[in-house]
Amino acid sequence: MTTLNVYFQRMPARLSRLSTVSQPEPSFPPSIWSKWRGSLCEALPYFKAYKGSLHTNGLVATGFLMDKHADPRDVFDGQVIISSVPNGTGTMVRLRDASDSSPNIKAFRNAQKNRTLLAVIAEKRNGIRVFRVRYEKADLQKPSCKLIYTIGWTCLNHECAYFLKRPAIKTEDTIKIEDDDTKMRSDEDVPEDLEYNEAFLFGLAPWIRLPRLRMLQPPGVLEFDRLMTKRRETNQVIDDQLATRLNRTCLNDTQTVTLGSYTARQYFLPDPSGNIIGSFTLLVSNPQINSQPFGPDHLFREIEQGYWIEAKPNKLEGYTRHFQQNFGARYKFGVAVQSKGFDQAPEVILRALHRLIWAGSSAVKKTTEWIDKGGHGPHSPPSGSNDFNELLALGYMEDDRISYHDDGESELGPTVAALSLGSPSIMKFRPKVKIDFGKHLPKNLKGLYRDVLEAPMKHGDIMVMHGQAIHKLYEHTVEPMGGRRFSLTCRYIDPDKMQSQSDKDDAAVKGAIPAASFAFKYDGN
Ligand SMILES: O=C(O)CCC(=O)C(=O)O
Ligand SMILES: [Fe+2]
Repeated sequence: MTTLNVYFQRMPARLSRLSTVSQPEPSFPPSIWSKWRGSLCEALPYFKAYKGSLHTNGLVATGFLMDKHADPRDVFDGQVIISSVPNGTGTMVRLRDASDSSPNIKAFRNAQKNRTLLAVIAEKRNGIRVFRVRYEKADLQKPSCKLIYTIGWTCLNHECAYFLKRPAIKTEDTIKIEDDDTKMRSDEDVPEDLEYNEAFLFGLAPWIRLPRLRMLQPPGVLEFDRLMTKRRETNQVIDDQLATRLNRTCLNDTQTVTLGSYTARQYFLPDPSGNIIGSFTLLVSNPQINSQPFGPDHLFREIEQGYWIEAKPNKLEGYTRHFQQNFGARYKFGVAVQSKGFDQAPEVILRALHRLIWAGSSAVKKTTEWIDKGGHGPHSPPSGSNDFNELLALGYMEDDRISYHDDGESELGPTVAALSLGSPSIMKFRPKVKIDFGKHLPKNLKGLYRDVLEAPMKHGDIMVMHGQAIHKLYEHTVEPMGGRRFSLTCRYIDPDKMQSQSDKDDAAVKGAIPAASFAFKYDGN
């Protein structure tokens, strides 16, 4: 079942714009199980069912979980899987007949009708065992069904005590996933002693996104992924779409500047009286920047191979889903995360950090100049330290996103800078519902303020938000437009505003930028 082909070998086709990124062989063998159901759900586009055992997409079943409540009559082997349509197995008690028109049954029927594939996941919790039985047409004329009781067989004579029951011997063979996928497929050669730990992916599913971002694809089922996950557009199409959406804003105050090799677009955000309270800067990258030594292509590849971003179980359900790793001072955003000191950060993180330090200070400088020049109406310039002592690495898989939120935690400095790698995405800003901008900003038909800004963020682009006040009045979202995306975000977390001395001490140690890393200093060129 486990093989070492990794998912990212297919990346050049998917992320055609990143085809300069060549994909090396994986350096260690991943395993095919996941410890938590949450991680599994995070990882599998066709099984994002956190609570139910059936995941559907547009009323078509795409993923099915056999959990610890497998029924004694369920069948689970390399060729055949039989179980009840959820819910209805295990401790659940059926109160009424299943209805032909229930959504779950429809979803299975639709999958069958459309000939779409169904991923089956088996879960072990507290000793669930999967047994295998084989059904064979019985000769009902013969009173005895003894012959059918050989290993792995069962009786179909409904008068027999063993009718549809597990055979008497070897009935509770547990399933062990061997490295040899073929074993699972041969009807006659179902391995003895199959045993699995926690949750594992069975049968049709070709790959699993592991908590450590490693992908698997047993041989011969590559098509599965293509069939399973509806790919949207190629990146080329996405880029064209983005081009037409570029600069969609109703903000009056904007400027285009050159920052190093980047062209940067700056947007100045007003408060309800028209005072400029901060800026959003998008540093637009280009193929030259992206393909430079240690540039975004390199960083993407390094992170893609990295095994240091952990999948977190679904703590922020409904708000965001992603893989993450915090470096430097600890950033507490909704969930308590652990942070690794910059002294333990891999080179790729330190390189990104120095690129973001440059981008942040350059964008802030231009903002300050613009504000100082005056003539743009009243303004209240942001204040506070523009240093960074934290970097949050996020990995978004296909369809993952981060919904509207603000970065307004009280201990944050005024500047947030993020490097986008991989799939394009769109970042949007909108006024918070409770803020009254009067007639300063346009509303939609429902009477709600519209997004004031839609900024396409492509591979290599860097965005800089400057000014704490913008997080009081506005919120932002980042929507994916295709494949996998990493975002590396730097912030300053002010130790003076931290609650405890131990937090302060921790931040001082972990947030210190190692002197040796200044070898990776970036100057925009
Ligand atoms: O994914 C991104 O680029 C930004 C994520 C974000 O808004 C955040 O981490 O607060
Ligand atoms: Fe944010």
